[in-house]
Amino acid sequence: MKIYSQKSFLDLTHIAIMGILNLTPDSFSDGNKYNTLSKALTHTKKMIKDGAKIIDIGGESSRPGAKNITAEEELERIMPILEAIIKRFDIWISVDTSKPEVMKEVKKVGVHMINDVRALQLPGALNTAYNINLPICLTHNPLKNIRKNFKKYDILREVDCFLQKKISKCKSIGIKMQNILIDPGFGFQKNHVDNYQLLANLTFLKHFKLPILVGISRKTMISQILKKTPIQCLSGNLSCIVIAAMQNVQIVRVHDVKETSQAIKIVEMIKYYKKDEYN
Ligand SMILES: Nc1nc2[nH]c(SCC(=O)O)nc2c(=O)[nH]1
Repeated sequence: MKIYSQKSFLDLTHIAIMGILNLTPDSFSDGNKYNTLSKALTHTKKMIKDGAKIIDIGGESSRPGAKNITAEEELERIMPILEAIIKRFDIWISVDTSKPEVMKEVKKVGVHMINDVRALQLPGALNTAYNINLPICLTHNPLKNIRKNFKKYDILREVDCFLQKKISKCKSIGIKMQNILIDPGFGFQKNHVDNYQLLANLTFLKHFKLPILVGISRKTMISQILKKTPIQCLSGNLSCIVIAAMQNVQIVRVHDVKETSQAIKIVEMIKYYKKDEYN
């Protein structure tokens, strides 16, 4: 499985690690740590050395209750660092944004993919995604409350239907299927039961025959179970990443690239020796 962008391609035959470069001032675990050019470049260089195949750059916090920022503010935060990274490193760059204006500007400077945790639900985002013609990751994250009748609620069906609708919308305006990645959206509008039902059954997404990206690193679904702060949850992060990797997702979005890269090496060995007839 390969994805193409900006005259290059990303080979997804083996699990690709997406290293997080968080340029927001208020993130749970790494807010304000990399918001100067030298710190951002140093961290990016380390993530690449440690095995990241994609760097995901985000300027807007998606924390519940986080302050909304304008497209101008978001661009101010990410553009200087984004341009410096593109100039210095030969690595795929993803931008974590939902705003059409930001998508247009980052395409111009050579970004490879858009990581939209609102799955093109903001006004103008769908058409912009078509016009910029970049790979786009659609994440399950309904903007309105989804839990209607608790009894009948089934998170797998909810995620499947949501992604099906978003993919159909993309198809209907001419977005190429080879530009679409999907993501179950751990932590977005979900409780513990939802998150762990999703993690336990990720293979339900395989019928889309699209690259699957998962972002679990340092999320509440782990820190609340372990009763530790997000930054203390490395073992929990790696456990969830291995569980996802064993279910053949294509991309894992993480903070701890070096440790994840080591864990993925073990998973790849197991996959190599796994005998299908014993499944
Ligand atoms: N594709 C994708 N992008 C993301 N961006 C964030 S921001 C919140 C955090 O890292 O805790 N989460 C995700 C995720 O789960 N999937």
